[in-house]
Amino acid sequence: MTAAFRGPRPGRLLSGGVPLLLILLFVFLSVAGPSIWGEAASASNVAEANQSISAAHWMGTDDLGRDILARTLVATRNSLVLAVVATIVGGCVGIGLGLLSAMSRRLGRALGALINVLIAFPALLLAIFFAVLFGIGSVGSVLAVGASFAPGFARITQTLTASVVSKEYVEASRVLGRGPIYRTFRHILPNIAEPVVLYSTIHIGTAVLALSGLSFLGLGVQPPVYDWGRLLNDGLTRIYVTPGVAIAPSIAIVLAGLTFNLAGERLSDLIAGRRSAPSARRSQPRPAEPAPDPAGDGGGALVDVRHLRVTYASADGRVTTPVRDVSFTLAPKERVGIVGESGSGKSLTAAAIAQLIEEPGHVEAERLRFMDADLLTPDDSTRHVLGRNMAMVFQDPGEALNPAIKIGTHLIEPAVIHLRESKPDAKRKALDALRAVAITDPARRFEQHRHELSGGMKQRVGIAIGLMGEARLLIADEPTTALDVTVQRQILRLVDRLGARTEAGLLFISHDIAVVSELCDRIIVMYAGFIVEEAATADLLESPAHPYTSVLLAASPRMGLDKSRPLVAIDGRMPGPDADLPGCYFAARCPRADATCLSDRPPLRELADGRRAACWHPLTEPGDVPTSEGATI
Ligand SMILES: Nc1ncnc2c1ncn2[C@@H]1O[C@H](COP(=O)(O)OP(=O)(O)OP(=O)(O)O)[C@@H](O)[C@H]1O
Repeated sequence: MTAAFRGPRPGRLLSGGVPLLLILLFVFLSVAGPSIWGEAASASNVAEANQSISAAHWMGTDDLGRDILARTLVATRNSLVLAVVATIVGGCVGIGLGLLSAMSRRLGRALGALINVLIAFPALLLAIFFAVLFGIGSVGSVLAVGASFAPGFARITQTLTASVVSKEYVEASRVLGRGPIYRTFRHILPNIAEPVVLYSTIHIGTAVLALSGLSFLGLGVQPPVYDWGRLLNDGLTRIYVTPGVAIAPSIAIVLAGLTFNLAGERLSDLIAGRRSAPSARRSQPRPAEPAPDPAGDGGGALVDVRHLRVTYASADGRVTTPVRDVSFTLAPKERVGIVGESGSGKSLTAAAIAQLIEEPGHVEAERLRFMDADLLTPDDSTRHVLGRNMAMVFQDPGEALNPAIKIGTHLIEPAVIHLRESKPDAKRKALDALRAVAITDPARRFEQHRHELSGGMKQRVGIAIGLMGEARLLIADEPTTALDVTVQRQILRLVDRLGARTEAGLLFISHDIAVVSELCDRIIVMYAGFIVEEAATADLLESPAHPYTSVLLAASPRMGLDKSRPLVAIDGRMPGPDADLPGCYFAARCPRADATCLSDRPPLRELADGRRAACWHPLTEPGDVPTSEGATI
């Protein structure tokens, strides 16, 4: 078999190698051009004035006999330096505006409107307007082109920032007590840098064109200084006599514009190619012993939630209430699971405890406490308590890790910030934590970034981060949902094992009652923003009191279930967060419902065996459940 020789494909060469070579050439000309051709460019020789193209003067001479080619080469420095500075000016102003408009609710709308208006104007028109405003000359034209670029930079920054600020690692940083400036430089800028740099590269080419245009119109660089636009301006009147005076700077302008555009695109391709790498997900754990505190005063509870309500107001004034009434406590070291179908308010309940509900969300409660911190009147010390004592494992571990930050930095941050540990100590602890979550070669992983880890690995890292502080509570929100079954089991076992050796409580959220029952001492069942039942795990599994719990269990495949019976499908839909019903929200789907259920809301009340259920007709024994075939509870 013979190996065929494969040279570089023309398309690839044009998009990759050629722009790179041309950029190197432009850099060389900018640096060395004035030294090499400076004399020929400035030496007047009236005897050779206005010569056409010749062997001695490849592009002819101007009206003072100066060599046009030499002047074009020398003008490279002015043309490119001014273009780069104008791009930097536009970038700085635009990025600043974009960040402000994406991060500040107050300014956001006004700035957004201003950006929209400015972006509607052609950039060159804006540049001419600003050139008149800032004054004619190099400085004025650079500021003018920078100002005309700012709206574009602002728009791209605004869009990119909006997608980053909602990431879990940014939220986590906020909870850690980090201010907006830290979050901007630590989390936002590094993550929007790549597209912004690409955008800037392409804009250097556009800036060359815009600045040349201004100089050509007489608004830019003024004699004796010259750039390509100025040369074009000088030579245009003699273009038919000595065409080189216009051709040479025109070629330079077009070449520079094309070069930076192609270079930007090639850079973009390279980055896109690099991104097609591994990625993945998952979570975090720990816990230890139970001690429910049903409806008491919450004394000694790690988490104490009373009549929690989360609302969202939409722009048109409509208010939805995804969490309607939630009350529970979680004792130190206790493992509590929250289950319920999608949209029942599980995650928002946890988010309210973690102080992660952002405007337009609104949290109300009679009591909302974590340890000794009152979460209804949060201040810096509250944030410190949360940052030090609460760890969260998110649904998607990838989302919780900042792609621009090394795994090691994520790990040591809680220990350095909240426990005031030295970096070497924190690193030692981090390597131990990575070992504890069964990550091989922890020293290497410590130096890697999130895209270098698999999904299960990322979730293990998430768990390891939880081990780094002195967390008293771990909130795990659907930590295994996105993992394949094998990895799910590993992560759950890890949560269980680590829970056994730590002192923290666990709030484990899942739609899967089977998963929750494996880990938790107590289970809370949520429906349409309410807690409908709360009981010790064994009690709940053996004899659910609320018809919804019974249906949920019957709908969940798990060990010990009678395989001869079909899994139950729950007819109907859960009322949405905009529903406003007087009675039980499950009544429409409940075969036991009567007129009272439809008209009066059942309170969450204590039943004989210490459990709580919100039902007018709780089940006394685990009878039949409603099925689509018509069976009844
Ligand atoms: N930012 C928001 N703005 C408005 N409504 C929201 C917002 N976040 C969530 N909701 C509403 O709250 C409901 C409950 O959300 P939540 O995430 O707590 O549900 P969940 O029980 O955790 O469901 P899932 O298992 O699908 O995550 C959602 O169905 C949605 O209608």
